[in-house]
Amino acid sequence: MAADQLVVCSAIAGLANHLYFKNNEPSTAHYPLLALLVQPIGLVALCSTITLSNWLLSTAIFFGVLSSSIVAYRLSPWHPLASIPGPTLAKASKLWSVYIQLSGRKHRILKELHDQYGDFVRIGPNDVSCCNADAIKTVYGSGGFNKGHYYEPYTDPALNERNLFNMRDGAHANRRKLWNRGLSTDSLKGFEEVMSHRVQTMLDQIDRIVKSKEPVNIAAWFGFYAFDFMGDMAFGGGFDMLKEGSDKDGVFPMLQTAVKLTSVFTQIPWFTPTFNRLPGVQAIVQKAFHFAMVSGQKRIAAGPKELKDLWYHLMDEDDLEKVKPTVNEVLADGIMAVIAGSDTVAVALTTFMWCMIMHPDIHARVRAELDAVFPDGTSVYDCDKYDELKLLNACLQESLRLFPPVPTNGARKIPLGEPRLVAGRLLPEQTQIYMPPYVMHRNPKNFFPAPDSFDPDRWLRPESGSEILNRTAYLAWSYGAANCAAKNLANQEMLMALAAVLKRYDLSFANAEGRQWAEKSIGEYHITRVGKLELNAELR
Ligand code: HEM
Repeated sequence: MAADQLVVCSAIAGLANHLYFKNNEPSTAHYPLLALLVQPIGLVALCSTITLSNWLLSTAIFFGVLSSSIVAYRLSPWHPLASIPGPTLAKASKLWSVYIQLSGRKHRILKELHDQYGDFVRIGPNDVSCCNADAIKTVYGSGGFNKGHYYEPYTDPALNERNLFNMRDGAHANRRKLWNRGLSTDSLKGFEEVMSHRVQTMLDQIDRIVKSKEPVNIAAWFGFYAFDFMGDMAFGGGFDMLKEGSDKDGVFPMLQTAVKLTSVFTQIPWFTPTFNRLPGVQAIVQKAFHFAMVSGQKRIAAGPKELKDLWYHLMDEDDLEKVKPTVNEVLADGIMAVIAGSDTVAVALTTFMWCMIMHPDIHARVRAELDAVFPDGTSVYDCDKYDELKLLNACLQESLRLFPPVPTNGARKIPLGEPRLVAGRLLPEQTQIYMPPYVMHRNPKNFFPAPDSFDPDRWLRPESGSEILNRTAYLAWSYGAANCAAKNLANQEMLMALAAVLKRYDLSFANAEGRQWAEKSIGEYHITRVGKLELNAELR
């Protein structure tokens, strides 16, 4: 009798917990986990005698009913997203998205799902992916949706501060104003010299390798370049990977582990604060961000310099703001700048180079254009001339179309109590919606013909007949108020490095794997990461 009572009570408690958590999504896991773990033993104490077998019985029934009820509801016709097709496992549990995020293939998996199911795919119990370009303005435009809980784990764990990337509403607008000031056309002019200095160091190092007849791992050199330059921007200098020719402190693997872990937590954001409290985690986090703390302290000690770096503007060193940002806020933004601005640029440069070598005809045309715009005796570091490089610009745009460094973006969230019509579909409140650039860019409704092929001329020739070039669907830099804050800077940084490298060297794959590189070496953890790409380089 007591056992029957225990089974019934545990089952009712399981159902009650489902009802509670359905209406009260937790923001951390520690208290809810504790509450879940103590309930079975509490039930045993209430309904029966405390024995190991009773505790096991209560635990099994409680968690069995709780999880079956959650899964049954998510798969039922009463779920508000029931009409949106998608894989059953994705609808049933977030574990599916944790798995695809960990696989590094999320962008490719989403593409396959959209090919199978169409414009809208349910990719989580409350998550939808949409690849209909008509939705872009609704989702990202003015009056669009705020960033979803996807972005919560990006709160800096060492400083416990939000950065621009995961701020919302007024706080985002205020911080973005400082970023925009720091990345205005005037500010960019000031960065040209530092940028060209870094590119020249990269060329000197590649020259050295060319002399030794060794292959050049171009992915690594672009990584060092992007990282050193971001250090110049965010902290007024201090990183010297190009000069050292290595990542001797192992900063890249540390940052990449942090980025990969965070990308997994985007799928279970409520677990992040709990994870950060686990013994030893804080120490690892502090170690990972040590380089930024030290750089920030050095920058504070050095004070404002002649070059108005990003720190200068974010710290409001020219006293334009009524309320000055705190040092910790600026440190959090500085760390984010290094993460957001190094792998993205390095990956974009490497994929560009791969596209060039795969298309020798286009490569030859780009070099002819460079020789015309920069004849011998002129400097490729003259940024005023970059607009004249029509084909190089189109090639960059096209390689970013095929391989956007942020291939799926984060999710936006439909506001509480306000279901919204998105490209003709009514989506319920609190749905997280993704608009993955990788899928948008390869959708024949947006780019046609041959959306999967590298065809830079599609950006240059006049549109005709059945050709489609939907510029609104181009999301490499995202869209709206939270689009890439550094688009112009990144473009200039990439054009300078590309012009210099393409003008100086004859390049070819160093081994047979080169041709399969894009297929095999690109992984996505919110930001893309790439494996080594070895090239033979010879001075022209
Ligand atoms: C090829 C290079 C780059 C690409 C393709 C790129 C792309 C993007 C994209 C797609 C987003 C939106 C992501 C989302 O909403 O989830 C973004 C945001 C952002 N990017 Fe970039 N990015 C690049 C380089 C950089 C660089 C060099 C910086 C330098 C600091 C930077 C700083 C930022 C910041 C601060 C945001 C957040 C903006 C906001 O929320 O207001 N990015 N970027």
